[in-house]
Amino acid sequence: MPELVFFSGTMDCGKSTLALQIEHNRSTRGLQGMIFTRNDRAGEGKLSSRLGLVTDSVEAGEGFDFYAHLVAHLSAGRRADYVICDEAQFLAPEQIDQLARIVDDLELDVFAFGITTDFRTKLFPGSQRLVELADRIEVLQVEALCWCGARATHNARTIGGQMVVEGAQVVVGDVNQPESAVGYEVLCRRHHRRRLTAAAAHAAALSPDVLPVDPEESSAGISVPTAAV
Ligand SMILES: Nc1ncnc2c1ncn2[C@@H]1O[C@H](COP(=O)(O)OP(=O)(O)O)[C@@H](O)[C@H]1O
Ligand SMILES: Cc1cn([C@H]2C[C@H](O)[C@@H](COP(=O)(O)O)O2)c(=O)[nH]c1=O
Repeated sequence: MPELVFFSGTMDCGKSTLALQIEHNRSTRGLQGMIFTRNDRAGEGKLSSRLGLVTDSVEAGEGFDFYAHLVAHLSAGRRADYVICDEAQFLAPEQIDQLARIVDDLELDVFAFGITTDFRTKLFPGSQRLVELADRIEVLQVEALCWCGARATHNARTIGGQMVVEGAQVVVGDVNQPESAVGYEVLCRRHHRRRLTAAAAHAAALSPDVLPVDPEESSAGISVPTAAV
């Protein structure tokens, strides 16, 4: 049975890498995939991974109709055996419905990849609809880590190095970019709630009025005042 599968996780947990691996494994067996993305960091019409791999894709912008695109493609006598869609969090709910229709009516597997929640811990509308409709939700196995060593479950946005909790939901950007105006960092819930990024934790640890250190936190190699965590 064809399936709509939602591969979800934080930023930087290997979603795009997995999308490219699925594409590679299937195409080497002679299958033909249709690859979509929206707002990939590498630019329009690209699906890229931080491991350096990149492939061409169809840019699925606002108003793009996935189902109509597939029907037109197949009606023209061209082939599509499965569908991959990266950065699916950016899609509108009706576009996720179109992906589900591709599974049900065209009987193709659809593999969608995306982050579940935004920098405010709120669901992206596209991810919400995927949670509602997917046959399967897969959380990626290579866990991204918070600076404290715990599993990272949330995405933080920084502006000028400071964590923010207000602003536009969509701002394309990357992790590990301390110099850029807008950056992202993955954190555990505890440190997301306390707005404690790696830089803030280091600054607190170096502060002259440093408080006693929490032994649990310092086991991760970073000294953090107990009052701050
Ligand atoms: N230099 C590197 N060496 C090994 N692995 C790396 C390197 N850079 C990035 N990665 C891996 O790539 C992952 C990010 O992959 P990517 O597919 O771009 O993530 P996502 O699409 O989930 O944001 C990182 O979590 C890490 O495991
Ligand atoms: C948390 C969050 C992220 N984004 C953007 C930043 C990146 O361009 C993508 C995520 O890409 P990745 O391949 O999963 O790293 O989403 C955003 O626009 N708003 C947010 O709140």
